[in-house]
Amino acid sequence: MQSDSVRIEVSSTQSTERRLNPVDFWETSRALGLPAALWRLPNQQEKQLIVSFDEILPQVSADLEELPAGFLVGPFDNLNTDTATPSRTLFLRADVQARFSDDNQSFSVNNNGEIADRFQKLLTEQFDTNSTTQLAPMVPTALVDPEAEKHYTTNVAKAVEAMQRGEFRKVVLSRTKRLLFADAPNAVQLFDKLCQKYPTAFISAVSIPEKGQIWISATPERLVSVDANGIFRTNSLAGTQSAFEPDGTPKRPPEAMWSQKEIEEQALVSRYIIECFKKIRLREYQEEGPKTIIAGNLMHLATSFTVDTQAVRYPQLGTVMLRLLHPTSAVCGTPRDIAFDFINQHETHDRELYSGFVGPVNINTNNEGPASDLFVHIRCMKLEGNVATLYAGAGLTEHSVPQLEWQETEMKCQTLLSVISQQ
Ligand SMILES: C=C(O[C@@H]1C=C(C(=O)O)C=C[C@H]1O)C(=O)O
Repeated sequence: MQSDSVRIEVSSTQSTERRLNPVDFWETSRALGLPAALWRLPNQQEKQLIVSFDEILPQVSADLEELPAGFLVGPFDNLNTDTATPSRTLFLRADVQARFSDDNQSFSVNNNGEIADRFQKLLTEQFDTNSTTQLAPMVPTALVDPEAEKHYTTNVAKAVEAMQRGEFRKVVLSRTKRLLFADAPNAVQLFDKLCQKYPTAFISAVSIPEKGQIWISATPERLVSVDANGIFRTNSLAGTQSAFEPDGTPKRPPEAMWSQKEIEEQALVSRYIIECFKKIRLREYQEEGPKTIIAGNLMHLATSFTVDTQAVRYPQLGTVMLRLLHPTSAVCGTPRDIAFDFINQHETHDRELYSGFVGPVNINTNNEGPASDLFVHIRCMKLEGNVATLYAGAGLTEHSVPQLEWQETEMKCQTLLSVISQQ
């Protein structure tokens, strides 16, 4: 596919100063009803974007070795236990690819034909007409559900009782928060603000026209990465506290205090990962942590796991681990299937893409070779026209206090809310 790729050249009749930016590509794809993904990897400055020419996205099995360059979006409810049933992971093929950094930009169309021509024509028009749009600040109103807190804390109490009876050890219960905007908010503007505010997070905006949805996230949690040198990485993340003292001063991560409940909760996620390695008899992994990490307004406990897939001669490790890991104990629970059933029975909202996974696959950055970076889709929201739905969950054990877990979900919502309401 790469061999057919054509560089996009846009010559403007209006402006010689302006350069193509993510908004031009985003708006062009939206005008044509084409799916698009915009993302920025943790600790990087470069923003990347792809547009798929599939108006209806294919559902693929998340096979990192087989897929061409693109972007994967997997729902939470995506248990791939039966190989006869197609997996429900959506795939955006990189028909148009663009990268933007301060000193460098590159764009290509990796496909030809009528859609490619229409895309280029509309992109040029967009470039000419929409040069300096200043966007008004977005101030939404909360669509308050007066029953939400009671419903959530009641379910937490039920989960605690079930865990005290020994039915399972951990479950992650989530809730939603809805906001109403006067106009559909600008996704790229929000994405840019999140990039600025959370340099260590994976930031993404994914437009799925067939669902009428845009999903935006700033997630701290890596699910599966395989870099150009074949280094596999995953992460166990759990335990949550504010990154600030009550007087507003930032806490220092090495001095963070964690309760027994939080240490145990995170250890369960690490154990879950190690059990997955055991299932495939892989012993040569490096484990580092747990350490306290900062994720925007919050702190978590994190352990990182790395494997050199070349040294262990396991090139398909990323795909195999993705299937085994998702959904991890950080978003579902332990034992997984019992926690999954508890979630389905007690949560009244459909999680859809929340607590699924998102990220680029087989993207060749700087000619280093293809790399894949999938993240757990948390700290996210769904935009449907003027309405935003935020999602947040908390990991529960038998020691959980319902009111504190509710407060934890409120803090998690703040990661996006603080940016949305920024003037
Ligand atoms: C489930 C979420 O976050 C996960 C749950 C955590 C916890 O229970 O402490 C911490 C980090 C994430 O692994 C979420 O943000 O919605």
